[in-house]
Amino acid sequence: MNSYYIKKRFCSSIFIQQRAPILTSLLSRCLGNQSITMASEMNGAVETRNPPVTPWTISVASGNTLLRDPHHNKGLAFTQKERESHYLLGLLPPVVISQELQEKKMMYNLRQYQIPLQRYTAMMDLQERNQKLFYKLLIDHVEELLPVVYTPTVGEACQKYGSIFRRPQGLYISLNEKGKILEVLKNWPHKNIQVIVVTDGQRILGLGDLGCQGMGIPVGKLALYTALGGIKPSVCLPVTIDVGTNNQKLLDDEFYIGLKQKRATGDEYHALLEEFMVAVKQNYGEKVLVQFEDFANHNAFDLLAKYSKTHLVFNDDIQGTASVVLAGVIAALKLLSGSLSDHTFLFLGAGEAGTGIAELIALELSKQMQVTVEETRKKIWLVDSKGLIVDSRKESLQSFKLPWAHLHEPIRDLVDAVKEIKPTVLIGTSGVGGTFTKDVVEAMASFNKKPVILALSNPTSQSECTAEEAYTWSEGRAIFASGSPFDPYEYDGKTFYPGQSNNAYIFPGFGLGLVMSGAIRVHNDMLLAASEALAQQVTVENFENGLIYPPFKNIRKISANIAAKVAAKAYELGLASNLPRPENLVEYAESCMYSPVYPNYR
Ligand SMILES: NC(=O)C1=CN([C@@H]2O[C@H](COP(=O)(O)OP(=O)(O)OC[C@H]3O[C@@H](n4cnc5c(N)ncnc54)[C@H](OP(=O)(O)O)[C@@H]3O)[C@@H](O)[C@H]2O)C=CC1
Ligand SMILES: CC(=O)C(=O)O
Ligand SMILES: [Mg+2]
Repeated sequence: MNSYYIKKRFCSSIFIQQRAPILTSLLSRCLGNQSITMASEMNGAVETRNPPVTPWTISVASGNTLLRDPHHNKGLAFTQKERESHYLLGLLPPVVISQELQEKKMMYNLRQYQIPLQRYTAMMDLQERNQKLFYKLLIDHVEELLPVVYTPTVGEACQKYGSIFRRPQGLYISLNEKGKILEVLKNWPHKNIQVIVVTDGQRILGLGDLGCQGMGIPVGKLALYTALGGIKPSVCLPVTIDVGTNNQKLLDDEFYIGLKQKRATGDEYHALLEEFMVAVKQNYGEKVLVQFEDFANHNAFDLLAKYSKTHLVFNDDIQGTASVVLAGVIAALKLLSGSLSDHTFLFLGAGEAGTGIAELIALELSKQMQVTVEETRKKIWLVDSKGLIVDSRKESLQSFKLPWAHLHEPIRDLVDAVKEIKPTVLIGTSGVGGTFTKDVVEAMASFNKKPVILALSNPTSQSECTAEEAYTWSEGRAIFASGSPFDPYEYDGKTFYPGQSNNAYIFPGFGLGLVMSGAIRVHNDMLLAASEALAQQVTVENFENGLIYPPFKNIRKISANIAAKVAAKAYELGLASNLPRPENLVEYAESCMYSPVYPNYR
């Protein structure tokens, strides 16, 4: 490579982020293998084994490197001028096509796959190859592609992550990195991180402990942060903390990608998490948002309580889910008579999602009724794996269940609890499929004109009941929504449209609101504001179709509205640091959103 060539190439090409100085990189590139061969030859023998070589990094994307860089690659959409300026001539076939045609072709190809996991891997390959096209597809076809990159398919992807693993998509921090986490964070190519989604893989959807293979969840959630909430992909960081797994099947699997040991617990676990949280703040500052995702509940509640005092943290399973369900219930009031305080709630599942939702409903009720939360909790009942949570079980209950231990005789089965408590709203957060049986749904329909039935567990296999079951067993009277999507269902000549009650409605807009206002802490009032914003987006037409959530196809507008309400609350509470406050927060949110349209390269 002569100096004229190097100079010309640098002057006309696209600068990408770099760590190593340009000259070092170039020297490594120029000397690399060559110098090692010469050194070996000087010693009298040509090296026959593979000698060590220096991995070199480049500082400018052009030519083949540009085609391999997912952030800048446009594939066949590079114009002739760009091909000439950026050393692409001959590296692409002659045709130049638009991003729209690329999108059409990619959708056509995706639709040829009959197996959901094939669509998932095709989408992940696209994300690795051409990031802008990936997001353009996801934004323009959100209803079709959400089930591919998110629940339910992401669940299967995590189960098979070891087999389908191609290239790392996030940071893996295992017990091996103890004492070096700050160093590990510095290995990530992007420096200005604003949103981290982190899991330890112990409760992946309703599929249990998937260890290191839980990485599919932070990757999927952050893809939604960008597509649904407009957060720039380069400021998003997926992280998996690997402390081992108790899943014997994975430990025995030769393709498993994580540490092959039982989970670390207690001090060892908490020390690693503490090191991570300290390093995150040290490396990215006070305002980086850390979203905890799919931790087992015994850790999730502790981590949230501990780090909400010192960091900008948000637990999606506890708080995001609570906000989305409250929004659905508020919206459902338009289809039912009365106000929130006229309703009685029964949950199957008293973990993160169940108690998180229960607590936010109780908070909203207490604000509306101007009574204490202790008082409003009385309208909310929870059943766990041992039956109804009642005061006689107090001795053996985990602390997050204690506020729900009401005075009542023990009841073992859900159906008996339904008949006794007579809830108007039944919410499934058990992670166990098929638990809303025919008897349960019929009991709900026997004393409710329009029973609200929310089967929130993911993925589809774990849903407490299907849309078809909810509609047929309630004779078409249920107001139904589920965590994973179901197709519309025709019953008795009428088409029913099941809604999707999933925290994906909330966290992208919620996160955008925090980031754009420079919020330093999350506050419950922000969750209530997000619920209100989401409920307000349900249109008359949606209600006519029995929906209590707006369609996902409008999600960017919905997210902008949620972001605006959350940011407004942050300013009101004195928790926002980006001053002065923009006047029109919806417009400001929209202006902050990432666009997947290709830029023109000079
Ligand atoms: N739609 C959405 O947006 C969201 C959906 N979810 C889904 O909710 C489910 C639960 O998540 P999460 O709350 O975090 O999990 P947790 O493990 O924290 O809680 C599960 C709860 O279900 C109870 N349970 C388990 N089996 C049964 C059973 N057979 N009968 C009655 N109760 C049972 C458990 O009882 P015990 O305490 O006695 O063990 C526990 O209280 C998952 O499938 C998850 O995917 C979660 C977050 C968001
Ligand atoms: C949706 C989600 O966060 C969950 O099922 O865990
Ligand atoms: Mg989750």
